[in-house]
Amino acid sequence: MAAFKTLDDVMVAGKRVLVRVDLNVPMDGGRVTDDTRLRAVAPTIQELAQKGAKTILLAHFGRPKGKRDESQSLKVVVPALEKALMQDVRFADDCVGETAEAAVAKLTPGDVLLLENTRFHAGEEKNDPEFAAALAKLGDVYVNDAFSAAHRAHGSTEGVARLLPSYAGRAMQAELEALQKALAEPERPVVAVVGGAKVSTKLDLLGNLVSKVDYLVIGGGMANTFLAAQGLDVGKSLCEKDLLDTAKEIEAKAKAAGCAIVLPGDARLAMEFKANAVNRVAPVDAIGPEEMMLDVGPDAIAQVAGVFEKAKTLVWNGPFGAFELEPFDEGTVAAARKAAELTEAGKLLSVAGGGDTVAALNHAGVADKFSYVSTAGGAFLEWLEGKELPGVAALTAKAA
Ligand SMILES: Nc1ncnc2c1ncn2[C@@H]1O[C@H](COP(=O)(O)OP(=O)(O)O)[C@@H](O)[C@H]1O
Ligand SMILES: O=C(OP(=O)(O)O)[C@H](O)COP(=O)(O)O
Repeated sequence: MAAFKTLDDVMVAGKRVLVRVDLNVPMDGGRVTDDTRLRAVAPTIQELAQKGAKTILLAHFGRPKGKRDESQSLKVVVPALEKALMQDVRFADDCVGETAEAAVAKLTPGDVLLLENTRFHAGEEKNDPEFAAALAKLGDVYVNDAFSAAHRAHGSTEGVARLLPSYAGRAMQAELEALQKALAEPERPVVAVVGGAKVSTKLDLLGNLVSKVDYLVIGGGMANTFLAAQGLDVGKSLCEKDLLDTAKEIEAKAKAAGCAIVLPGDARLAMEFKANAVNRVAPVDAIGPEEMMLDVGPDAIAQVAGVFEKAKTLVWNGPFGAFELEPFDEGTVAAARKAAELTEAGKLLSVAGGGDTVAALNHAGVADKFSYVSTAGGAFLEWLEGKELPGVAALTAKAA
């Protein structure tokens, strides 16, 4: 594994330590519905506080596209973070400039300060050197504990790491070690499940994934785009119409690589995106113009279970449906329980990851039955492809 420095290599007492964490947690009505990512970063923050650092947390939340958007403020996460850390967390409503600088100046050793959503500034996603310098000004040392955001070459994950002495946090260290241990030489057949809603940012990486796995099971919003690429009318389903050619290319690559793509043959349909919406099950070639596929259907669930039975290794990111809304959780819950059962029977090594995927496994009551659960979704898939993650590469470059 690439070498990087860790918290064992730095004296932090009295220093301003900028820590990149991933607080992009599932929320419902202003309430954190799954605190896995908060609990994951707690050991690093607690260690820094105990060692007398002034800890300054950097994080993104949602995708506000470089503009201030109060509906995507990190302030709502503070109570759940305080609970996970068992300590007070201060909040500054900007991550750079006078507001952030004044809040940092008030810190005393042991304090923890959370800065507002880094994505409120366009410089974050552009990895603008001026934005990275404005972040670097706030700290003496940088720690990256956000493996799940390490596939983004952003100001707070990559740019700032190049400007300050940089270290991996405990969660980052643990994720990389665990994934390496579980998946360095996966036993075949390997099945990858990719679902969820981040179709545009995850579709591209499927092209590389098909050469690494024997089955690619596609679910969730991702499946709709593939079905549309095959000429099916997907009604009002979540679908990236401008990515149909990309989906076709991935199917061709899969065929050439000998990877079987598994798409749902039936789906649970509704006209409203809400819990207990009136719904029906139908084949995927019989979707009405006003209907949305919100989950896979029973035939698809049985097919996925059959694929899991043939596999020795499972890697999974992205739910099969809108699992937050009953009864559209059925596909995800059934698949999760099947994978857990096979894992417990010693027949399958199962690794799953992603903010919502972990929430879905918790919802199904089986997160602790998987071989390994990562906080990361997209980053985990890119790691699996063998890609160098910019957030990790920046730490490694510093260590060299
Ligand atoms: N068919 C679907 N239509 C709309 N949304 C869906 C569908 N299937 C899954 N989703 C949504 O996908 C979201 C999770 O996707 P994503 O963010 O890609 O996963 P992760 O956070 O695990 O990486 C969930 O909020 C879920 O409601
Ligand atoms: O939730 C995240 O990723 P995931 O959905 O792949 O688990 C990370 O916080 C990255 O967010 P992004 O995909 O908006 O860059």
